[in-house]
Amino acid sequence: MTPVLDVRGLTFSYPDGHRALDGVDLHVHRGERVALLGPNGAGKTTLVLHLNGILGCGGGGTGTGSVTVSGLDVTKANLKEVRRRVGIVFQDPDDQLFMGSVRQDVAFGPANLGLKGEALERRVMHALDLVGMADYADRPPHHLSFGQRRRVAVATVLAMEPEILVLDEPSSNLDPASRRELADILRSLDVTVLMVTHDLPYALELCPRALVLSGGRVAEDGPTHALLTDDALMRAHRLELPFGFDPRTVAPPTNPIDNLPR
Ligand SMILES: Nc1ncnc2c1ncn2[C@@H]1O[C@H](COP(=O)(O)OP(=O)(O)OP(=O)(O)O)[C@@H](O)[C@H]1O
Repeated sequence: MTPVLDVRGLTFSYPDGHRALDGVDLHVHRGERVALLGPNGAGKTTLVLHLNGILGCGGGGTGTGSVTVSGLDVTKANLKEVRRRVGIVFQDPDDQLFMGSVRQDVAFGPANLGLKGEALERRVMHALDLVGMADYADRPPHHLSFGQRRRVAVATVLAMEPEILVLDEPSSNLDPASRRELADILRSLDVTVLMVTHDLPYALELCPRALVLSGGRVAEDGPTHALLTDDALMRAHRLELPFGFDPRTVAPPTNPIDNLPR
């Protein structure tokens, strides 16, 4: 089975010569939810920015290796299609919301792909429905709370009907109820998810599989529950659970393709 995301031997150095990725291999199958863990400076954001060609497609820096999304190489020539297939929800929703209304923000991407009229409206309202924000379509994004803006940011990406949803710190700055509601939304989506997070309980709750990136390399790749209950591994990669949280008391999450070969 072809992975929906196939990263092979990816290396990358920023223009100042700093090597941020050092031979990353990563294969994700359709429908998986994978957490990308690792200490500050491990290369997580650098890796994510390669997945839709923000880095590694002839801009600054130098690199080797390849990224393929459902068989399509991430190259400069394919950027438009790659960015439809890979949607990134950035940590700060205000990086993604810049129009006068929620509806216009969510319509922006699909309209650029040529969708118009009723088809566009249907696409927008469906994406807003998925994140529980349909009633806010006519509100200016800056009148919404942070948690609501994050949901709208997720909708802007879902409106592109991506094959892979990448989220950078999706639980940051959310109150406990909003955090739980976003988890419910993410679990309900029929999409492959790659989630960068320092929130290890959130990773455990949502992602059956986790990768630990360290020094620009994949240091570990396995079931999230096994990684988070391995004290030596956790210490080695500067991963710390919140005080009082015991992953052993949490049932490992599952998703339909847990048994696929990787
Ligand atoms: N524009 C840049 N120029 C030079 N070096 C950079 C640049 N951006 C990041 N780096 C370096 O690349 C390495 C990886 O950074 P990256 O932001 O990918 O890490 P990260 O795992 O996302 O960290 P965090 O958890 O702190 O967000 C770090 O050592 C960082 O200092």
